[in-house]
Amino acid sequence: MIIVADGSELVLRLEEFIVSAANTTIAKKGAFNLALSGGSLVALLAQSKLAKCLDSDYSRWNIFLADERCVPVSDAESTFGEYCRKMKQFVQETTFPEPFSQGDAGASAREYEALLRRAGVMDLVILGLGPDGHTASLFPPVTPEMLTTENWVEPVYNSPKPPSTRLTMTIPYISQAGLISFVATGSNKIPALKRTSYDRTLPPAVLPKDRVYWFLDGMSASGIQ
Ligand SMILES: O=C1O[C@H](COP(=O)(O)O)[C@@H](O)[C@H](O)[C@H]1O
Repeated sequence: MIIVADGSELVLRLEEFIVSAANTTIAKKGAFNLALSGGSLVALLAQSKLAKCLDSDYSRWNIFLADERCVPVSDAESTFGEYCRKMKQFVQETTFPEPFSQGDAGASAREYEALLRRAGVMDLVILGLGPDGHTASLFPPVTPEMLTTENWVEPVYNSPKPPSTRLTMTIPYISQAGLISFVATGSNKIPALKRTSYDRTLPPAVLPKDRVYWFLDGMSASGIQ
């Protein structure tokens, strides 16, 4: 668990972690598969040197979204749209496909899964934590189907957090990743953060703990110290 004083230190530690994972993976296998989340993570990463594409060969980075909201890219709720708006150079220099363009979420999920099956497993997945304990677009409670699905991507039609229609990487697929990291900032995350250590109805609690790294700022960490 990496606990830092504030958001700017968190940005530095997170960028070091991501770039180091990327460079090690590229040296071993020539490419780096990274899944990113949306929400508050986009603004954090936009402050990092990733946004300026420093210190790595970004042409070898394949970026995927851990989840996406099914809205037009021009909508402020579109995660792909937010990365395009806030990290234009990063989106241009990496391979960063748009997971949802329009139409049916089920068909988009199958198309996105086909793309992921060509790419293989993720080397690193960066996840957020909602105040309700959700991560990606995996909302509590975890059901047996969420744990056993063979799909890598699924549509979500009834998200309790708007927008209601989404795509999400599944728990079994995220669990295959080489590394998984959670980023949680702010005191509104404290109750969910505490519950992830024991409450397996929360999706973060069922991911493989040996490969999970937490990045917390002073506010979110104050509830667990
Ligand atoms: O809706 C979403 O929420 C989570 C958490 O977002 P945050 O703003 O509370 O950090 C995010 O990880 C996910 O990608 C997003 O679609």
